[in-house]
Amino acid sequence: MPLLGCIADDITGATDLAGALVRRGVATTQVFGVPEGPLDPDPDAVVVALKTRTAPPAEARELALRACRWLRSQGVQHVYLKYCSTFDSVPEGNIGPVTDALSEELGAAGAVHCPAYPANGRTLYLGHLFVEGALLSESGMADHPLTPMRDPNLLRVLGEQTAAAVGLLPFDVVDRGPDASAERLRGLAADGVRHVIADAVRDADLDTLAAAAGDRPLNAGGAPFGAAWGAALARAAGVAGGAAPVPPAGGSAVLAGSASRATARQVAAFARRHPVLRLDARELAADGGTVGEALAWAGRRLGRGPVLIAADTAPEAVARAQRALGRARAAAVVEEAMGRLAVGLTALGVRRLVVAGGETSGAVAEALGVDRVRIGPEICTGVPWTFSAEPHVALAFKSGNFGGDDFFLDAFARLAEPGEPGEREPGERGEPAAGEAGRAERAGDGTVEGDRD
Ligand SMILES: Nc1ncnc2c1ncn2[C@@H]1O[C@H](COP(=O)(O)OP(=O)(O)OP(=O)(O)O)[C@@H](O)[C@H]1O
Ligand SMILES: O=C(O)[C@@H](O)C(=O)CO
Repeated sequence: MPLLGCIADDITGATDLAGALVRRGVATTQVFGVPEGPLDPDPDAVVVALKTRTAPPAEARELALRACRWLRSQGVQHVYLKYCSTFDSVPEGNIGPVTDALSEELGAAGAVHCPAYPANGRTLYLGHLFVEGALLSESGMADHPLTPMRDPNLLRVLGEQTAAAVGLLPFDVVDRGPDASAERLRGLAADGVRHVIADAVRDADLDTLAAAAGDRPLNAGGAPFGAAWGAALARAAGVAGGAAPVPPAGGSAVLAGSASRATARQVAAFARRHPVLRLDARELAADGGTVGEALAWAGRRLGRGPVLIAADTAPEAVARAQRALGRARAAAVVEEAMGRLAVGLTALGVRRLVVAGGETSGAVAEALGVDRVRIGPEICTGVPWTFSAEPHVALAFKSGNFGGDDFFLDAFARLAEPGEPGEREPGERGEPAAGEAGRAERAGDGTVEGDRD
């Protein structure tokens, strides 16, 4: 039976955690939504990918409880709630309400929370979350279209989402190791603290937390804490991970609905070598033909290499779309279009599809009807390729903020056989090849315009 059952609030977060577990030697299956039947074959960890990050709290709670009940029906005794390393929440939740509901369901006295992700620049010190050394509130997350994060103090953010007491496990205690941390956790519990925000600035701190809090039924946070917990449980049970799956052959494409700064840089880098098409949310809402035109555009180019279709996520474009359509409808229009594009692209022979953005990934997986994946090779920290058997397609679900500028090129190179298109020359970093740069039009500031002929 699985040693650890995980519930992730979005798909990129789920694959991030599943990849981290596999990297640490824990055989992991990821399922999309709550399955009807049992797991087959029995992995050491299972990650249920939900799409609840921005759902109304009652719905997020209900889905998380269903996932938890299914995990327990598979014999799971340790449950990890995976949310974003930037603690993405809507003002009324969902991290607090979901943790409270799971805690009650599992008979747990709350949870230890740690979203820190040192390898991706997210660190937590005295309860304050930093992204690449800047406070969360001064990172790109302050302008997120759905979950703007404007307060870096997680005790305060979580405190507003729950009636339960929230306390801190500070870095000086974590630094003293598992015994000192476990003792402080006992002290906080005796004082009535239910949710503990735990500081962590290095990978080793997550192992300390896993050792200190690993006997609890519920913990919560980012991928590294969950992976450290899974690894500790696997070590204690004396088990080791399984073999890697084989990728399918076919066309390559990227769908980007993420409005993050990292994705914008990645789109610009990709456009120096391959065609890029940008879609406007207002146009998608107004014109039923836009998706079909985009697929025709892709169909004409796919034989020559990968293509990319992105939502226009320049801050002015997002603001215009939100003014015209409202925040929720603007996002839904783009997500629906991305789902239809994914279905259309696979009909055109695409078998290697990179999706940028957690909400966007959820929409794509749902439209494709993907219900479970095996975890394949890692493209960068936090983003593995995943393989679906039905439909047979390789999918990389990239969290908005993850990956270097050449992420999309690296992704296809990671799967290419020697000599296959998409294979990167050693040392190649996405600079324009002679005569190629004209395929995508670029504005002077590095943003990309689509060539919609
Ligand atoms: N022009 C636009 N106007 C309004 N909303 C948009 C626009 N373009 C994209 N969106 C929406 O913004 C949201 C971006 O969220 P998504 O989770 O996909 O990316 P992200 O937040 O960058 O990534 P992650 O959640 O993995 O960190 C999506 O719901 C998408 O539909
Ligand atoms: O933790 C992260 O940053 C990611 O796994 C994520 O949740 C992306 O949506």
